[in-house]
Amino acid sequence: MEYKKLEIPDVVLMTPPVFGDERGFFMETFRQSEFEKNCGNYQFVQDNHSSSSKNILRGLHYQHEKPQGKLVRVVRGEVFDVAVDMRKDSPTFGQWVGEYLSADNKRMLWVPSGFAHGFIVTSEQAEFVYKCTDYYNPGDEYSLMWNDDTIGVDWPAGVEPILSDKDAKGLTFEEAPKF
Ligand SMILES: Cc1cn([C@H]2C[C@H](O)[C@@H](COP(=O)(O)OP(=O)(O)O[C@H]3O[C@@H](C)C(=O)[C@@H](O)[C@H]3O)O2)c(=O)[nH]c1=O
Repeated sequence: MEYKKLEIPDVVLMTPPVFGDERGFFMETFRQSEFEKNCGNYQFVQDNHSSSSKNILRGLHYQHEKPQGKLVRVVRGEVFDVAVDMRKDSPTFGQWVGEYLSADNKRMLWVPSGFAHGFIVTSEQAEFVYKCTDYYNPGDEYSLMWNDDTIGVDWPAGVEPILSDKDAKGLTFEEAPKF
């Protein structure tokens, strides 16, 4: 697995070697010993899977009381995946990074706790799977507004995102609780 630190170095882009043969392909998607060396030692306690159609934007989400690190990837289609640093003491506080993740490129993104996370679907359909370092904690979820001016995420051009009611009422960066 190749591990590449992004401009926010705590966010790591992972590219697995893929072994193709006449049957299809094989790849490892998680190996604790390597992950630990490159990203840190965490215990994952919950796996999630969502499916969304084109232009659906889920985000930018985080839990505050029980923050979650997320190891995310796409098993069908393509998304543009975004992480926003919400950690007050971080040198990259208020900055964002984004990467295309797809079933074809098989890339994965490690988004540590203290980040707001979200994605927009750029293919007809996308299936998104991820491991989390803490459990879902209803009532502790926050949505940072996808198009907050202070953060200024450069989402793919010409797309009118489709949002949940909750995400349409997202908080501004100023309002959103920080870490
Ligand atoms: C996130 C989550 C939701 N749910 C339920 C609550 C609700 O009825 C339904 C849909 O929830 P949501 O609208 O919050 O789902 P979604 O918008 O997909 O939320 C996810 O978005 C991405 C971007 C993330 O980063 C995740 O951490 C998570 O916040 O699923 C769970 O039971 N467990 C969970 O872990």
